[in-house]
This record gives sequence, structure tokens and C-alpha cells, in this order.
Amino acid sequence: MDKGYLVLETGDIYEGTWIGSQAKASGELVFNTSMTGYQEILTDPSYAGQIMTFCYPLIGNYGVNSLDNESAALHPEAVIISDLCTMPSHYLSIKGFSDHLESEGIPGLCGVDTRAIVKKIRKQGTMKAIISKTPDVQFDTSVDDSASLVQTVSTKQSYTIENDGLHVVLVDYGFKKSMLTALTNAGCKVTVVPYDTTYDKVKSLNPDGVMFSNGPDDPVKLAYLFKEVKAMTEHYPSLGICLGHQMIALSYGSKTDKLLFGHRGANHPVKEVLTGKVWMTSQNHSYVVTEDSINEEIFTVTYRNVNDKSIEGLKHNQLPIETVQFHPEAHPGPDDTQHIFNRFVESMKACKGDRTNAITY
Ligand SMILES: NC(=O)CC[C@H](N)C(=O)O
Repeated sequence: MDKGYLVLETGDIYEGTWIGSQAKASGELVFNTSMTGYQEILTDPSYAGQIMTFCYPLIGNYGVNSLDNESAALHPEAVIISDLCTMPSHYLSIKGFSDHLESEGIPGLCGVDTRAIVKKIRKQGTMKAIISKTPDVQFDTSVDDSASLVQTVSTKQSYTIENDGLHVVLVDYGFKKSMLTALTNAGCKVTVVPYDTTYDKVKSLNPDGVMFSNGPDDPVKLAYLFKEVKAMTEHYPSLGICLGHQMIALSYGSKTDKLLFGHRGANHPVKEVLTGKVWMTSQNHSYVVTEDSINEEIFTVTYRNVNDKSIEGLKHNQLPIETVQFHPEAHPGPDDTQHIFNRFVESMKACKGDRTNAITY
């Protein structure tokens, strides 16, 4: 097998063995600490534009199955792993990891010193990187990346999943299938709409509530949508998850900042401020809502990350709006916070007919 190189913006070079598709790739180098769930991670649209370094040393051991995809495509630009398992063993496995990368057009490197890469990123932050068959590469500084990658992963057309229960509009910034499943399992009819859908359009759909999904990239690139997001949340019970949380906070005047290396993993503890309970959560984000930008007359902080104390959730003080930075839909990771979807459903039920009955968390 060919050799390949991961070249960092800092000039550091890591050697490995080439796997998957043959094309050179570039992206923002990040890492994920989950011990399992590589298939869900690769199909999470929030990873668009990134090169994923898996911290867990053995990848591919249970193969790839037909059930665990979080979307129809693989989203990272490339993957970096330590040991590749070439003899997967699982009764549901239909493909090996490397074949999967190849058939989906994603290149990767295995046999790489991933611990060294993670130590580097933890110190110097996430950064641009290239994987290539030669170590002599040039970073293209002329690329215009002002347009959000949300445009590339969001649906182009609205569509509806029929059900007997409450009607939820899901604003698709690149949603994970498990979010949709959480709603349909609760009996909801769901209309998935493109990321740039206006309040007027949502109103014409007459929903009981609006959910704002996860998605890639810097939320500030979507500043032209804040007015619409705010209008939707002012009129319907709303739940924002990850990018959705950031979009709602920004639309009410809060600010976001980029973490040095982000939170990506399946065991991030968050503390619920009201009860003092600690929940284990699945996380995948670079950006956080900043502490001093919260207007306490509008929002209350509901959850905080136990490790770095960053804001992990907000509730509006008057309206039925809840937002979480972590992933209650899990996949990969624990589903300990699934009750957040139930709370959203309860709040929609309470609002039906009379918004003054709205439950706020
Ligand atoms: N999973 C997400 O929705 C991520 C949100 C945003 N792209 C971030 O990195 O912070």
C-alpha cells in the first residue's frame, strides 16, 4: 500500500499508510475521543470540511452496517487513524472500513501516531491540514470560505414525514437521522425545511413547534438568517441543538467564540444548573456561546460543561425556547438526555391553542 502524509499548517508532517479513495484532501484537522461509533461520526453532516482524527486506537473492528448511518453520505474530507482492523467481526457488518471509505470517495491514513497529533491540536488548536501522497504541499490561501458549509449539507427541498401527532418543522442545517427519529418516535409529523427557510414560509406550514438542527461551520456565517430564526422562536415552541442552539443564541444578540480544540466525543459530562445533576453527553462542536454575551433578562443558563464550565444549554425566560450545545439524540454516545425531546413535545402540547400555557423548562 502507498505511503501518505498528513501535513499541518504549522509545517509538522505525519507519515502513514494510504487507505480509501486516492484523492488528496484538505480540511480543518479535529479529533474525536469516542471509543465506538465511527460510522455515526463519519455520517454526521457537522463534520463537513474537517479531517477527522480518531483517538481510539483501533478502528474498523466491527465493520460497517446498514443501520447506523446518521445521513446518506460521509462528510469529513479525510480520516486519520492508528490501527486499521482489516478483519471486522459483527453479525450486521456488510463492509470493511477501508472499502467503505473507498466506495464513498473519502481518503484516509492509517498507521499514524494519532496520540502525537491530538497532543499537537490540544496545544496549538484545530488547524488546516492536507493529506497527500507526497509531503511537499502548498496551502491554498486564496480560497474564499465565507459561505457556510451548511448550504452544502442542507436539503434543497422541503419534505414531510407523516405521523398522527404534533407537527414539527425541522430546520435542516445538516441534521442527524437520530434527531428525526427522536421526533417521529414521539409520534410527531415532521416537515424538514432548507436552512434558509423564512418565518413566513414556516408560518404557512402551521407547525406546533420548530426544531433547529446541528450543522457544520461557524454559525456567524449565517448572520443573514438571525432575523428569521428569532421570528420563528418568538412564535413557536422551539428546540435548538448544537448549531441550532448557537443560531438561537446569536439571533437574540448573544455572541459565540471558537474553542481551542473543541469538544468531540461521547462522554462529555454536563451539569444541569437547576438540579445539580450531571449527565453524560455526546458532543461535537468548536464554537460556544460566550458567558458575558448572555442577557440574563432573556436567557437562563441551564447546563454547563463540567470540564471547562462552558455554556451547554439555555432557556428563554418567557418563551418556550430551549437550546442545548450537546447532542440529546446521541449516536454515537449515551442517550441519557433524550428527555429533552420529551420536554419539547410537552411544551408543544401545552401551547396548542393557547400559548399562555407554554411550559418553559
Ligand atoms: N454539531 C454541531 O452542530 C456543530 C456546530 C458548529 N459547527 C460547531 O462546530 O460548533
